[in-house]
Amino acid sequence: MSEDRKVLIKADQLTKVFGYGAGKTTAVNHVDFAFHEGEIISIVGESGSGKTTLAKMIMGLLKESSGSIEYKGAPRKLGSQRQRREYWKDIQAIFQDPFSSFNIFHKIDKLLLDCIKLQGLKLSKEEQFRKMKEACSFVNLKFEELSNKYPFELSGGQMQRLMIARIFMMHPKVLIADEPTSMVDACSRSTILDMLLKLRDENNMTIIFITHDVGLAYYVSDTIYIMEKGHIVESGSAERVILTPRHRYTQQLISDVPKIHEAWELA
Ligand SMILES: Nc1ncnc2c1ncn2[C@@H]1O[C@H](COP(=O)(O)OP(=O)(O)OP(=O)(O)O)[C@@H](O)[C@H]1O
Repeated sequence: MSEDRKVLIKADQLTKVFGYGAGKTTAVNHVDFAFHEGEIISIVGESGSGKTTLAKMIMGLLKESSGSIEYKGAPRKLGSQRQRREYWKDIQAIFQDPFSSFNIFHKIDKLLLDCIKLQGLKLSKEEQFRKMKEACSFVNLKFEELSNKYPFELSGGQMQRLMIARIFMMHPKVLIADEPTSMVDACSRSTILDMLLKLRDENNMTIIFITHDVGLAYYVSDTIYIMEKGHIVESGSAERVILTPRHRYTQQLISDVPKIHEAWELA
């Protein structure tokens, strides 16, 4: 798919080293990638393989030790406050624990209103209300039932959906979703994945999905990158990587989910 789409974000030999001397960890080791507009990419690997570190470098929350990132065809610059603000308008993230992403002392309507403010939109009360309602219905939540509640009054699944509603309102160009389904049951998990697919289809969003679950990656992505000990050991279309894995580590990850082929044939 990716050949006819524009490359949006590209890494060249991206590396992150933590610590010094004997305590040194190379969390991300000379990684190359090219993510396209409207592409869903999964980065798959076991715990400690470097996925979150890579995601944080893409977000611009961690500085690379060496290597570089290009964004929209030019070297990414985050030196000034203005450059960071511009970049973070385009790139948003949702994390494993939705409760950690919200101010728990703010009611749900305030959390949604903040998205409108963040975009600098000057809307009438009616327009704000319509926008918040639309975002909630995108994720099958009823704004009227939630608006007056606090985050702790919602379930984990409702909170995950609310995070996606906020993304829907802010429509960034890139969304990084770090294990966004880890706190929910299987049914809510597929709903959330379907919402991510819908976000891509309706907004041409590039979605970078971080997971240790090859089954989820196969379900949701166009392209898969397999990460082992800081290295990308294999990448390609989801079909190619999962159905004909070439690298020993990919083969091992897939054999740890013995039913993957049967399950997807049934589906
Ligand atoms: N701030 C840090 N300081 C030192 N080492 C770190 C730091 N952050 C991560 N690491 C190390 O870098 C390696 C990669 O960690 P990272 O969190 O990126 O892996 P991961 O694949 O996201 O794991 P998980 O799936 O468990 O979240 C690990 O060995 C980790 O201990």
